[in-house]
Amino acid sequence: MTAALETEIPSPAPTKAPIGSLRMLWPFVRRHNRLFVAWLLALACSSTATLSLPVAFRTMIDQGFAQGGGGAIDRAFALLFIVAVALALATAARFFFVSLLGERVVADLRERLYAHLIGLDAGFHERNRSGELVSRLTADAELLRGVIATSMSVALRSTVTFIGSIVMLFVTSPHLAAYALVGIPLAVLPIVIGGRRLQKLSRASQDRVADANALANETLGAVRTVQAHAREPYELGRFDEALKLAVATARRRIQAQAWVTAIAIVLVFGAITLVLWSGAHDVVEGEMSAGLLGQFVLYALIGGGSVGALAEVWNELQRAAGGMGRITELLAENSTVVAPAQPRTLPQPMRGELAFDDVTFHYPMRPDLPALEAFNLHVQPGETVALVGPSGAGKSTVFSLLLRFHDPRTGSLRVDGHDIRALDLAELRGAVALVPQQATIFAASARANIRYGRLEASDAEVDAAVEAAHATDFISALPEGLDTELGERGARLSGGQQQRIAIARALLKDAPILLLDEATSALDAQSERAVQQALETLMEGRTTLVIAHRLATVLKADRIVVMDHGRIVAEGTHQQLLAEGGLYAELAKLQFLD
Ligand SMILES: Nc1ncnc2c1ncn2[C@@H]1O[C@H](COP(=O)(O)OP(=O)(O)OP(=O)(O)O)[C@@H](O)[C@H]1O
Repeated sequence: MTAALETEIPSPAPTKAPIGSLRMLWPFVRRHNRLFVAWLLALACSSTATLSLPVAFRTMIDQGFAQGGGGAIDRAFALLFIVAVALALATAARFFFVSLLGERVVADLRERLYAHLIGLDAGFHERNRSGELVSRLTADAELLRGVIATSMSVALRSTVTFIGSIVMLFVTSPHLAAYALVGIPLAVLPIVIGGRRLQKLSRASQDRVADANALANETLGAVRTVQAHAREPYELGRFDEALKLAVATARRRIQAQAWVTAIAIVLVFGAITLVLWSGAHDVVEGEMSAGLLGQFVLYALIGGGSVGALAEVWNELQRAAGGMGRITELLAENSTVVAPAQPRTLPQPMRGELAFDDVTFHYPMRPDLPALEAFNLHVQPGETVALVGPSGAGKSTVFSLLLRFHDPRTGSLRVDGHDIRALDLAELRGAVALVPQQATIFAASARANIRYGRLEASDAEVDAAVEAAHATDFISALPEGLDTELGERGARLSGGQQQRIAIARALLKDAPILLLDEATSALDAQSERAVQQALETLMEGRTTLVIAHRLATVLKADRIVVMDHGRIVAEGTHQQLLAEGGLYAELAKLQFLD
């Protein structure tokens, strides 16, 4: 059965010791040790109150009813009420402390996971869909919040009351307690066996939900492409399939959980009924008082209830352990791109010299195909080099390596004479400004988007960048100028306007090295001129590598480097390369000169 289950549901990288992975939560819990201790104290109080209730109950029956005195009744009921109030207060305190603890721990865990994910290298993010990562941050973290705030609390409380009630059962009636003890372990066995199966099912079920989420995330993120192809029914179909699979997988988990619970309850209450039946005979034969039997029944109910609660939360804990297992896996991912412990520092001011020495690089997902091969390029400070070549030639890869999103397999890259692997990552990336083909616009104001280039820039500096990026006209025409919210991914701006925001951002960053990926999409003549002028301002005095798609750009470049299949196939000026013929002449005819 288990073997069939394993082949049916492929589960990525198994987590060992299911419940054990929850131990990884401990360092996060320990950080809030005052809350933790407060919770334990409240737990001790509420458990004591719970376990005192049956005694108060017996006093009420045996002394209150049987002896019949008015004063005795008052005292017995007062005692019962006091115990109930103590239970209420302790329960409220316990709930408060443990819920707050859950919130704090999960916030810490999320922060830690987010910080880790955002720093992982490009290779990792190419392997993992962002929707799935978001699901780790939200669904799995949510699961853990439930565990701490509810399941763990219930588990500990039930364990304490279970042990307490067993002890009190023996104190109340040793021979009846002996009967009960046969039944209760019988109930625990199926829970443990069922739990193991449940853990696997739960993990598979969460994976399927993550799949569906990732799908929705991707298509909603590219909703225009979906609509432009009229692929709504197709996408809906795919999403439906993913949901159906998720529900089918969840159904198996729920079914297993239902069985485990049912079996546990039957066994526990079966045992209790049996014991009661025997106890009723004892009372009739005068071997124990009615109050004592009442006390015994209450302890048995509390004990049985605790086992039932444990059965339920045990399953919850297994579910959460699956979530924690996946979070732990993510936290264990190491970036392959790391800075040395003692990085070199770049000279200030920087000259902006770049060198690629015999660089060969394969993308991790494409180990067979070199994206760059024996790539040699030296760029002088202040020089503008245009990279041209057919699609897939490796132009963007040159940028990725320079920003150290990946490390080359062989060869090295140097900035101002320093191997970039010896530099601090933030310092290296701080020295490079990237203007991508498709600008990333965040759902924030125009000002915040531009200031992304340098967070501490003053308003005056932002204004100057806007001016230099030839963006003043369109920004002042926005309803609230620089403070206008741009909408997700800049939905409210045209392509040319988005580019000028990106240029203003790069201007503000004021880095000595500029990587420019020219937009291929055609802009209207006016927009094009504004963008071109903005770029010229930006390129002034900086070492620039530009992936060129426009004649104007290649004409202005100091040097043109022609790439094909990851190699440099020709170098020179526009005129020289045209005269040479070959790939450049062909590209120029198609791309620049039509
Ligand atoms: N993340 C990636 N994982 C695997 N292979 C990749 C990845 N990015 C690019 N490649 C491959 O590496 C090669 C070089 O790609 P690159 O993006 O550098 O080309 P390009 O010259 O910039 O092309 P384009 O002009 O179309 O943007 C291509 O064969 C491409 O398929």
